[in-house]
Amino acid sequence: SSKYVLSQMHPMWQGPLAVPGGDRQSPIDITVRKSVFDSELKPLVTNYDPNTCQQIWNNGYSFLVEYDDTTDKSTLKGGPLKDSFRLCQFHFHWGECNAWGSEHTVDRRLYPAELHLVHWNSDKYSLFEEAVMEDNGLAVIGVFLKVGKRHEGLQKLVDALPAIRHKGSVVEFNRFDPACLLPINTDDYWTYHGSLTTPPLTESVSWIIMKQHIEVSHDQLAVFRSLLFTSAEEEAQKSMVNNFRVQQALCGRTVRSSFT
Ligand SMILES: Nc1nnc(SCC(=O)Nc2ccc(S(N)(=O)=O)cc2)s1
Ligand SMILES: [Zn+2]
Repeated sequence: SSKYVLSQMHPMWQGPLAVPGGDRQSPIDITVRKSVFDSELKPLVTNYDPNTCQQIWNNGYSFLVEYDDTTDKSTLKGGPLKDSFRLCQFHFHWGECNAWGSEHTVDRRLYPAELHLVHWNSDKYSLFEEAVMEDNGLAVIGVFLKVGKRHEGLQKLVDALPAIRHKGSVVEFNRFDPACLLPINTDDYWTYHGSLTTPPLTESVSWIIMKQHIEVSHDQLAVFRSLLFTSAEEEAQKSMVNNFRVQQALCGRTVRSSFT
């Protein structure tokens, strides 16, 4: 249960909380009893090539692990998707404490963090930059993180974070298989049409939110919180925490589920 109700105006967002006139913004609260089972929804098919992993960097919002998306080597198909999507990056959102941090919520329940695996429609577009402006351009898989046992696969990533403490720092990072961050069961998910949750907030995302969470240790999350929003040159160093957007209005959208 979420003991905390976060204020609508969140310090992190200087800009408008929603795109003016935007009626398919993200994140949202998923009200389980209002989601609609759709038997046409297929299992997700991910084919990730660990060798396409290139670098890990601090972009001042989160830390991103970027993949070479110039060929169809790391792809996402199936689920609610008609086309083949190419993995370009993954990143996380988290809180200053374990009580909150996720962007999406399930029946108002907040998780301490949320993983986003970002893909773009390589059947229809030739670059992420094109796809990010189009209706069915992007597909993002969301996975909730809970605090529990240490996640062995995540540790390689956690060990690289001290090297990218400041905004703008980049280090080479390769042979990381993002499939290790997916829950055991990827057949059960919710899906809806929404937007990017950070600027440019474009309404081009097919969201696929996993029902099953993954577990990471308290210490692993603490290393996320050791990152900084600020660059090495800036005077006041600000801890990179609470880098999530508040929930947006559903505006009549239906959230479908792949399970009953
Ligand atoms: N012309 C453009 N190039 N790049 C961009 S935005 C780069 C990018 O990856 N943005 C991004 C922002 C938010 C999300 S999220 N949190 O998954 O909705 C995913 C991706 S717009
Ligand atoms: Zn995100």
